[in-house]
Amino acid sequence: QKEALLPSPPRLPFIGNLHQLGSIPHRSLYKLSKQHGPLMLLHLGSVRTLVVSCPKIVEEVIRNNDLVFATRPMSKLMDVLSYDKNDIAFAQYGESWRQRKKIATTHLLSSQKVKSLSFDRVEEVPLLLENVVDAASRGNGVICLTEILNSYVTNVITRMVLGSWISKEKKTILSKLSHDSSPLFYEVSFEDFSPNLKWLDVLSGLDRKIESYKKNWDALFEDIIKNHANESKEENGKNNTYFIGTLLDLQKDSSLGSTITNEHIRGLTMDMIIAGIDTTFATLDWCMTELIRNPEVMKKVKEELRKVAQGEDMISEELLGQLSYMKVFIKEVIRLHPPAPLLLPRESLQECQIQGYNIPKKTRLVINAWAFGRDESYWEAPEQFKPERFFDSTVDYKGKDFYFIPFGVGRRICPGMDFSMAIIEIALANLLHRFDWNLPSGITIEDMDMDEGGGVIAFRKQKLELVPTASMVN
Ligand code: HEM
Repeated sequence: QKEALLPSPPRLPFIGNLHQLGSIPHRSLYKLSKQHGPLMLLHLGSVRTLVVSCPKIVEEVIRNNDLVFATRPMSKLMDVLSYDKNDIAFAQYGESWRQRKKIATTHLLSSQKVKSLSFDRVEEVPLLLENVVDAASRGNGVICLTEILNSYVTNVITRMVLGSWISKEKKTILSKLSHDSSPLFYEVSFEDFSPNLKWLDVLSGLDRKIESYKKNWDALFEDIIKNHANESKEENGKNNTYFIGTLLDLQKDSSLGSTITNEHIRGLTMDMIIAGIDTTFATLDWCMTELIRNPEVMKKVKEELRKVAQGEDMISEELLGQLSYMKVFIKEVIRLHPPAPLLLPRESLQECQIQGYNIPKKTRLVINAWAFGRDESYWEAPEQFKPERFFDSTVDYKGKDFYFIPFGVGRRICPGMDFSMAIIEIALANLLHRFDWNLPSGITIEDMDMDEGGGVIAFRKQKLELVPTASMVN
């Protein structure tokens, strides 16, 4: 049995290697992999966890054992996040999951659907720009761009998922619930190690936290589904373009070949919010941060915009296709700052082999995609911010190039790529076209802290405060 020989850092009794995750797990695991190799076995409490830090091994796993690792681990927390296994992102693999993923990819997140929601994105952009101007006039010229980007992304995504009738208060709750889910993900549940230890979860307050999280979602959805039928009627006959409307229509469609329950609708819409808002917002925030840190890159993005806009005040969605430098810039941002640096965990459904080691059933798999973006065997000078590296290169994040997988890979790959890129590109193009951006006086690029906060989504820890000035558009 070669399995016993899998490289594994020394562990402590009971907690195993948990203490080695640190406050920023992808960075800690990266360091550990330098000592113990690209395939390590960790014990997170009693959970056997394989950590992969090298693209070649992921390629082997996906080519030979994608199906074996197609499920997500279940736990008390996953139960809540998956809406009792009724969603896509956190639910276990099986026929029902496959049908839901198919519904999402064909009816909610397809490129055709993304296009059909253009109006709703474009309407939010002037609001974003107004918010910038408003905040600058209130704050002596300095704005917290992070907060403005957060509310833009929350507005667009809740609008596309639930409809534009959703009130500001509800949007705020949705955004908060979405943020709360990220740190919840790394909470340690003792009951998952052993049912006898449930009392520790009560003591630590975890049970209360989970209960209140679940209650808040339940109450919100109850309200949203109840009011959807009444309030959304007032709209211009296009309710069914919003995800919840599409899903309610599909529920009545007998030709669909699968049943959509109310729980599925809740699970799916909750996913779009949890999986969509924070990832998209974190990416936009990193984009603006890297532009400030790299004035040469900022100059090139703006030059391209000026050429493409030809004196127009706003960049329309039709023009986005011509922004080839901006597109490679975004790729470079997510190479260095993948918003979900460890993707989402998978678990083996049966015994299999990786690199000649026997891997038992129910082993968790964690892929450190953050480490891949820094791998010198694949990227020249990986620490340098250089969008040009993607020129004349076919490397893309669609899951074919194993060393660049910010959206994951294989059966569990993210279905929301086009959806999020459309939101990011239109905002970025207009923010840069309309304003020049500088750090507040007295702050320099060296003062910018590039560390991530903890949690499953890697936000930049420090909020981005900037001074916008109107750009000479013509
Ligand atoms: C920059 C934006 C985004 C990034 C970087 C991102 C990244 C990811 C990653 C890494 C995974 C896990 C993949 C794996 O396990 O291999 C994932 C899954 C998922 N994402 Fe995204 N995502 C983004 C935006 C979105 C958006 C906007 C939506 C929907 C509105 C979405 C919906 C989902 C869903 C439903 C899953 C679960 C897929 C499954 O388990 O089969 N994502 N995403």
